[in-house]
Amino acid sequence: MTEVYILSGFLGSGKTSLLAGLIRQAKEMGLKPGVIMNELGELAFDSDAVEDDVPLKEILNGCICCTGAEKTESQMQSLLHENVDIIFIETTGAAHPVEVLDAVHSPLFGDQLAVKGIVTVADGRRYLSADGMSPQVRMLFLEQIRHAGFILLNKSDLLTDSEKSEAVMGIQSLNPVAQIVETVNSKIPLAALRGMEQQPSTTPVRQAGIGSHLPIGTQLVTFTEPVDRDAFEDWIRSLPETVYRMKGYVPLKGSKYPSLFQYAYGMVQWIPEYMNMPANLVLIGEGLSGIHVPGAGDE
Ligand SMILES: Nc1nc2c(ncn2[C@@H]2O[C@H](COP(=O)(O)OP(=O)(O)OP(=O)(O)O)[C@@H](O)[C@H]2O)c(=O)[nH]1
Repeated sequence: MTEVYILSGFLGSGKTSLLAGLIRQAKEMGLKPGVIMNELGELAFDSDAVEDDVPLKEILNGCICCTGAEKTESQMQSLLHENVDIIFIETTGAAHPVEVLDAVHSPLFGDQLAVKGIVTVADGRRYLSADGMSPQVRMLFLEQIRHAGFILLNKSDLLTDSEKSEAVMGIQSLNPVAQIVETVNSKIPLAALRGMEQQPSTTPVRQAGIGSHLPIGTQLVTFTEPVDRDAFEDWIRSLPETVYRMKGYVPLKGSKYPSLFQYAYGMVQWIPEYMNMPANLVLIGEGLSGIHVPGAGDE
C-alpha cells in the first residue's frame, strides 16, 4: 500500500518546509516518495523545494478541492505508475482540508492507497491573533486545525513559553484527537506521522462560505525595474494585514540577479540567487486589486 499524507495549513505557515523534511527522511528510510503540489497561482515557486529525482505532479491555478477529484485522481494514478511508496500532497493554504481528503479518496485505486490523514501546520503567532482575520478566513484556518490527524504548532521560536502553552491549549480544545507538537521550521520525524490516527469521519464539516467562495485571491506581477531593498521593505510594512503571502524573485538594486523573496505574516526572507530567475512576484490575500508593487509596471 502507498501511504498518502495531506499537508495542510494556512498560507505561509511552513508546509513547504515540512514537505522538504519529509522527502529527505523518506529517502533515508529507503522509500520512494512522490509529491502532488497544489498552488493557487499560475507558477509553482515551491516546486524548487522538491529535488529532480522525486516524481512531482502539479495542480496549478486553482485549489485541489475546486478543480475536482478527476485531476487529482489522474495525478495519483501516474504517481502509482512510477511505483512510489509514499505520497505527500501539499495543498494550497486556501484549501479546505476535508474537501482535499475527499478528492484523494478515489474509488479507482482505493485498494492501493492508505490515506493516513491530514497533517496541519499552524503558525503559532497567526493562531494567537486569529481574531483579527475576516470571519471566512478565520473559519478556514480553524477548520484546518479541527480536521487534522496531526498538528504542528510551527514557528514556535517566535513564541514565548506562555504563548506556546496558550496556543497548545486552544488548539487542543479545537481538536482533542490530534497530537500537537511544537516545531521550528516544521521539523518532525516522519515516523511520528506514520503512527497518526485518522480523524473519525463523524467530525462535522462546516461547508458554508469555504472553498470557491473564499475571498482569497492571487496576483502575479512582473518587475520592470530593480527596487531598493529598504524602500521595498518600507512598502511591505505599509501593506494591509490581508496580504497574507508574497513569494517570487525580486530584482534588487546592486544585485546581478533577482533574489528569492518570501513574505509571510510580517516576516520577510531574502535569499540571493546565482542564476537569472524570472522577476515575478505572486501575492496572495484579500482585496489585492488596489495594491501597486514598487518596480512593477502598471498592470
Ligand atoms: N521563524 C520561523 N520561520 C519559519 C518557520 N517555518 C517556516 N518559516 C518561514 O516562513 C516562510 C513560509 O514557509 P513555507 O514553508 O514556504 O510555508 P508554506 O506554508 O509552504 O507557504 P505557502 O506555500 O505560501 O502556503 C518561509 O520564509 C520560511 O523560512 C519557523 O519555524 N520559524
